[in-house]
Amino acid sequence: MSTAVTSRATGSGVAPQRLVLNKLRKIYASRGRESFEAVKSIDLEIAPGELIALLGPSGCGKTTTLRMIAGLETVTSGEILIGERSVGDLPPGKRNVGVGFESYALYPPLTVRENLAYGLRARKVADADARVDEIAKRLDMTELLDQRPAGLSSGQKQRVALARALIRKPPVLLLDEPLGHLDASARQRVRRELKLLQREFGYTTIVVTHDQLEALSLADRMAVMDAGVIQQFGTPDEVFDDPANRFVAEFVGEPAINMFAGEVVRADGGLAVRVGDGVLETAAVDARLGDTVMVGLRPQDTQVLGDDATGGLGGAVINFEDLLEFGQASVRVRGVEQPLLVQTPPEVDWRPGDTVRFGARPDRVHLFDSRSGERIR
Ligand SMILES: Nc1ncnc2c1ncn2[C@@H]1O[C@H](COP(=O)(O)OP(=O)(O)OP(=O)(O)O)[C@@H](O)[C@H]1O
Repeated sequence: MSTAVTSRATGSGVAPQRLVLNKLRKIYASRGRESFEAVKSIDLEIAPGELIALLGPSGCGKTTTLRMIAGLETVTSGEILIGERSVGDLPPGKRNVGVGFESYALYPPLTVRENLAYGLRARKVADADARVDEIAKRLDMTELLDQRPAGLSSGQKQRVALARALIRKPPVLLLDEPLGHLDASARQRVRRELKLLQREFGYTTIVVTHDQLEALSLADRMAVMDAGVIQQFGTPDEVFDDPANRFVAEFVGEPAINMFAGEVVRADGGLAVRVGDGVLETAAVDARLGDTVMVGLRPQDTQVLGDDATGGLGGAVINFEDLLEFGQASVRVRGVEQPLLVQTPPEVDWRPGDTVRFGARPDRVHLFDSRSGERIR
């Protein structure tokens, strides 16, 4: 897979640094309980100034990975490099990493302004006050500066935590669900500002999130994680259009990809899958004739076919929603247990009970091994 990501030079801040994880592993050994491998030897290379999203279901090891990079959790084995320097043996304060974690408490006796300025003053930064004012303005929180943490809502606390991470202009920035507590409109605004600040200052950034939209809108590349393993690392388009395995195909994408069984058969130009009495051509070449495979077809990739078409899948419409820019239909297809979701162009107006046909471009018909879930290319 080609992932050309160029490093970004910035005029106004830190020198961007690459961040490399080499076979990073974490086993939690709890007394009286079996040990648990939360992170299973992951490799990741993040370009200087790049923003990546670490995306995955709850418990997959995202937070553990961030905490190891920050030095808040011990590493069982493996290596963490910032620039050329291995930082695994350095205490958190010496790693030059900014963290915005929910659990990272603010100092209760200090005002928000004092909380933000604290680290800067300790490092004798001359323009600490000006920096506080600037970041507060950018994150739309000037009115919070004179308050104390106890009086803040969870969304406000989150903004302060984000500001505190950003204000130091660290070469590496780690953010764990940084926008989780914000309401919808604040979330959009802060997300936009976060991205602008990140571009401006060139922090090499990892944002942990379980929100796909957040990952898609923020990230240069996404690392999709499950069960302690990075399942795929690529641009949002690569991950969406070319999923490495069934987990990634099903985890990424809204609405979810259609997944159903089909039999590999020969088609005019190559291979196809037979599903009931329908046939979908595929660009995959490594499937064995006669095998049953799982077929992944995104609703967005379906193409409506005319009544006289021979290929494709046929079925009966169960439900149709007109969403203005496109329509969305649930279609009962012969040979498939669950209804399939089909996205239709705006001019299509289907009714429940209509008999319809649809297909897809062969390169959009993804095949997966029915046992391992690995992609068949
Ligand atoms: N201190 C610990 N001792 C034992 N197991 C732990 C410890 N911390 C985390 N785990 C386990 O390690 C796994 C990974 O946890 P982690 O918090 O890294 O996941 P996550 O992907 O960040 O999930 P979430 O989105 O819910 O925060 C989970 O199964 C969790 O129960």
